[in-house]
Amino acid sequence: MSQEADRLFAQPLGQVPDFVFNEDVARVFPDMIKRSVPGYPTIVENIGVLAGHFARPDSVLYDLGCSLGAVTQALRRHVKAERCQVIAVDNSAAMVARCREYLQAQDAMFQELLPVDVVEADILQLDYQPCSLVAMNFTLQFVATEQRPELLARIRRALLPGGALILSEKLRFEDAAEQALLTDLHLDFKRANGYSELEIAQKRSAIEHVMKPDSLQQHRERLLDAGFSRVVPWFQCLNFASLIALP
Ligand SMILES: C[S@@+](CC[C@H](N)C(=O)[O-])C[C@H]1O[C@@H](n2cnc3c(N)ncnc32)[C@H](O)[C@@H]1O
Ligand SMILES: O=C(O)C(=O)C[C@]1(C(=O)O)C=C[C@@H](O)C=C1
Repeated sequence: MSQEADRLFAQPLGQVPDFVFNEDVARVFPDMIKRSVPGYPTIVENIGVLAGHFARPDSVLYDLGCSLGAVTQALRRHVKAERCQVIAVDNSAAMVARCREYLQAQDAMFQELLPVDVVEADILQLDYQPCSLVAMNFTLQFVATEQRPELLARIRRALLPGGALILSEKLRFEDAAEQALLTDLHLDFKRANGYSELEIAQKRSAIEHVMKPDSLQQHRERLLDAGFSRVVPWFQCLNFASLIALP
């Protein structure tokens, strides 16, 4: 599959439209997310490793907001529990179509991978099956804030004992100086990855109405309110973090 460079915000756009996960984004997504999210490759690979710990035999593993299925591929590489099935869900038709192609390519390269079902659906409308692992890798931040508690409560109710939710998000910081420093350092990360000032500014306008990061404290409180018993941060690089939430 072609690995196209992200040039989506390289030319002046005038009025920058809100960010959507459409065909243009899907085409450049592997390049975009690697150059935008510090630690992304490490997070994805290690979600597979963590899943190997939490996955229970005869259960479902969910990849919610799967995009092109990077996490699903890691789950399939690392989980050895018997008779598990991955359900990868995204509501972007463009992402789902390409995700299926990527997973077929993985099937052609490796034997005995976990079976996977790629579903085009809204994760807010899903009928959750009993599951031992739910991965939400940079997805919750795109769900409307007021819908986050109910979604997490539904996931919590579906999780089997011994399972886990792995939640990765861009963080906001309640301390203004910490927020300013980590925002600056994230911009440096983007510059170091070849993004111009124009690309950085236009991408920022595009995502500001559609992506609403919370603080670690907000995540922790909301997860505990949703019925999770413990929240364990396992990764942070600048303003991007990943948490393990235990049922
Ligand atoms: C930043 S991307 C996720 C990246 C992906 N998990 C990975 O690790 O490569 C966010 C994804 O969530 C999807 N998404 C956002 N809201 C959704 C919803 N309500 N239901 C299903 N998918 C959703 C978007 O279409 C997009 O593909
Ligand atoms: O915070 C930013 O500037 C980002 O580009 C982050 C982010 C994300 O966290 O999902 C936003 C949209 C794209 O999907 C890729 C990266």
